[in-house]
Amino acid sequence: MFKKIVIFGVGLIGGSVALALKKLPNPPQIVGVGRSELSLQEALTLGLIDHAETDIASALQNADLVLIAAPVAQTPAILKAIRPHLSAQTVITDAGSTKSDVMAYAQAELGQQFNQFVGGHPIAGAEKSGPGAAMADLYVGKNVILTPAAVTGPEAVQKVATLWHHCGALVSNMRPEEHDSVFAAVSHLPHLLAFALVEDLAKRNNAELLFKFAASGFRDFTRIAGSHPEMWRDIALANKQALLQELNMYQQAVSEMTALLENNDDKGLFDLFEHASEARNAWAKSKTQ
Ligand SMILES: NC(=O)c1ccc[n+]([C@@H]2O[C@H](COP(=O)([O-])OP(=O)(O)OC[C@H]3O[C@@H](n4cnc5c(N)ncnc54)[C@H](O)[C@@H]3O)[C@@H](O)[C@H]2O)c1
Ligand SMILES: O=C(O)C(=O)C[C@]1(C(=O)O)C=C[C@@H](O)C=C1
Repeated sequence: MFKKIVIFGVGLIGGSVALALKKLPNPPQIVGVGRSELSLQEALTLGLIDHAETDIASALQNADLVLIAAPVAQTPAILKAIRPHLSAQTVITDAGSTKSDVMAYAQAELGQQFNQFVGGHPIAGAEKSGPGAAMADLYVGKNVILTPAAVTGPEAVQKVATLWHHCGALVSNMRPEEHDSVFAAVSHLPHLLAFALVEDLAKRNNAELLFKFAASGFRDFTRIAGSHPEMWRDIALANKQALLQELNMYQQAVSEMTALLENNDDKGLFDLFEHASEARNAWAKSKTQ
């Protein structure tokens, strides 16, 4: 189905798609387009892409599919650059962590060819970034959410679903607003909390002592605070409304816990910890089945 795929942004996410496709019996030609020449050269050296291209017209010639895997605020500029060279046969998709903004950018920038765009989001990743972080098996058994619009061509959706099936992923559809509200709660909020905690401790006078003795609990809670700042700035701003709601609810939860502690409410604390612990363990178990 794919002879040529163009990836804008060959970092962790785009590079991992490239590596997975390279394992196919008949892998497509993979062309990389980047913002940083250094990073694109690294992608070439690591064998993630077959060719690094700076000329968008050449990159897009005979392309079956374009994957945008750059920080989400880069999406409109990339779409604007693609549009004049886009044939009717080329499908465009993305891997951005937010979908309402990306779908709105695509509608605004692609005009008539918006029906060739399929929003996408692989629910897999890491706190590492760049081509060196790419992994061939990153998407195996992981969810990928597509957010087709009413006008999106069914064959475009099918092509993008096939791309992710080739990577070993499980594909489902969602509305962009529903997607953004779900991921504000289970992905974007946890990242902001981890950044906030690490920043709070790092700024203290005794930060060195605190970090010296911080152990696995701290490691597990804060792993994601090592994530890419540009990526998370863009996500936070793109999903601001849903994220502000989640932050409000979390502040309420922290206030409730504070009150239990201030009141030495041993039963209240136990019940809360027990309920949360059961929910967490049931979730973890469901993920291993
Ligand atoms: N990291 C994760 O866990 C994760 C998971 C799912 C989705 N995503 C989404 O995937 C996208 C990429 O994230 P990543 O983790 O691969 O980041 P990354 O930093 O590893 O890679 C992004 C790449 O995009 C390039 N880039 C930046 N601007 C560009 C532009 N205008 N044109 C072409 N290339 C450009 C960068 O040079 C870099 O090589 C983001 O939108 C992110 O929200 C990330
Ligand atoms: O594992 C990680 O480090 C991640 O942050 C991955 C994670 C997540 O929150 O689960 C982060 C952002 C994505 O859009 C999808 C997945």
